[in-house]
Amino acid sequence: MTVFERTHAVFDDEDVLRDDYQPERIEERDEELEEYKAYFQPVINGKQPRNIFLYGKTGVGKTVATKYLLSHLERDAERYDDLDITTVYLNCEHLTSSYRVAVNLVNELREEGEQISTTGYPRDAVYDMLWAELEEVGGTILVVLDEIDYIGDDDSLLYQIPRARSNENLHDAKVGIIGISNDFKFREQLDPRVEDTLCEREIHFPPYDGNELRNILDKRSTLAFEDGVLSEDVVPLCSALAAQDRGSARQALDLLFEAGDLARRNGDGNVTEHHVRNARSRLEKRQIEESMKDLTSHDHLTLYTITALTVFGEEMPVRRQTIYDRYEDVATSTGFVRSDRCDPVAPPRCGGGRCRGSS
Ligand SMILES: Nc1ncnc2c1ncn2[C@@H]1O[C@H](COP(=O)(O)OP(=O)(O)OP(=O)(O)O)[C@@H](O)[C@H]1O
Repeated sequence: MTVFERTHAVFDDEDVLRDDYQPERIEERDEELEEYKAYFQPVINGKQPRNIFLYGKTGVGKTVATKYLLSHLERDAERYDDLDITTVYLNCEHLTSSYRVAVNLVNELREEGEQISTTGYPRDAVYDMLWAELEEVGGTILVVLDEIDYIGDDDSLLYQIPRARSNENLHDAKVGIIGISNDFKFREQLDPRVEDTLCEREIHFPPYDGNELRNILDKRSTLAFEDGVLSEDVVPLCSALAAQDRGSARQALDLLFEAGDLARRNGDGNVTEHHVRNARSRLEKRQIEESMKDLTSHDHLTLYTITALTVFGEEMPVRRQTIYDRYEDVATSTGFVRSDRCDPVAPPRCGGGRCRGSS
């Protein structure tokens, strides 16, 4: 019995709407790309690369613009015999220390069979391995550290890499860091010496407005969907909704995909405004479910308490004491705390008014 069968209903190539798709053109970012390109000029001239720091909210094109320019840089550098450019891309999500970033960089630069373990080495030994790998690669090496803010306070690597030549850890290799972040506070938290070098050159990517998103979606939807299946109002609506919310191209593309997917599942020949609105509810629901998964047990109880108060018609805004009393009842009846009243100054069971974790 055949369970799955290939179909081209609705989509011609849905991968075009995925996050990892690299478009041929970057829309609506001419100014930022011009500035970014100028920062790479020393590289093409065979000079030491500058460090660059890109910041802006999520989904505004920082990664796609970086990959686009670096691929052009690598290609154009082939015309010059004296240039040898290597790019290393590392997403630092969950790499919360310089040590972990350094280990991952070593592994990015090493062959598959020569990878090192993520624990067990002294930090200096890992840094020495990193310098050795960078020297081995040689030439100009551009290291992209996406979501660089995950490194937090432990930013010694960001101090060490830019100074590796002056500290004589590197001799031939010329390394430049491209740091990317959507955490606006990260820059302020950096050690001032790190900030000085890492943020030598900065580019801000602002959120997109509705017209800009519309242009981005227009280009993608032409490739992604079968001819004529999108109703006229679908792209404008997806763009307007995403612009109103965060101005994120990712959000707009996700909404467009979800609308198309709904039409496909329903066996509908066209994607309409109705699909977009349903898709939006589904995505919101999914987002709420995802964020609820990160809550502790006591956060869940608190959320349950507030939901129950809302459902049973408590007048808003509810007083904190009312929430706490009801929360305590719920926590007691579900066995999270003992029935004697929580003492807000003594934290043995639930830490007073901010009960977190198990009692
Ligand atoms: N100007 C643009 N032209 C074409 N596609 C774009 C543009 N900006 C963003 N996109 C698309 O939007 C999606 C998100 O972009 P990207 O990953 O570059 O965002 P980001 O700013 O790096 O987000 P984050 O900070 O969450 O990593 C990708 O699918 C990307 O191709």
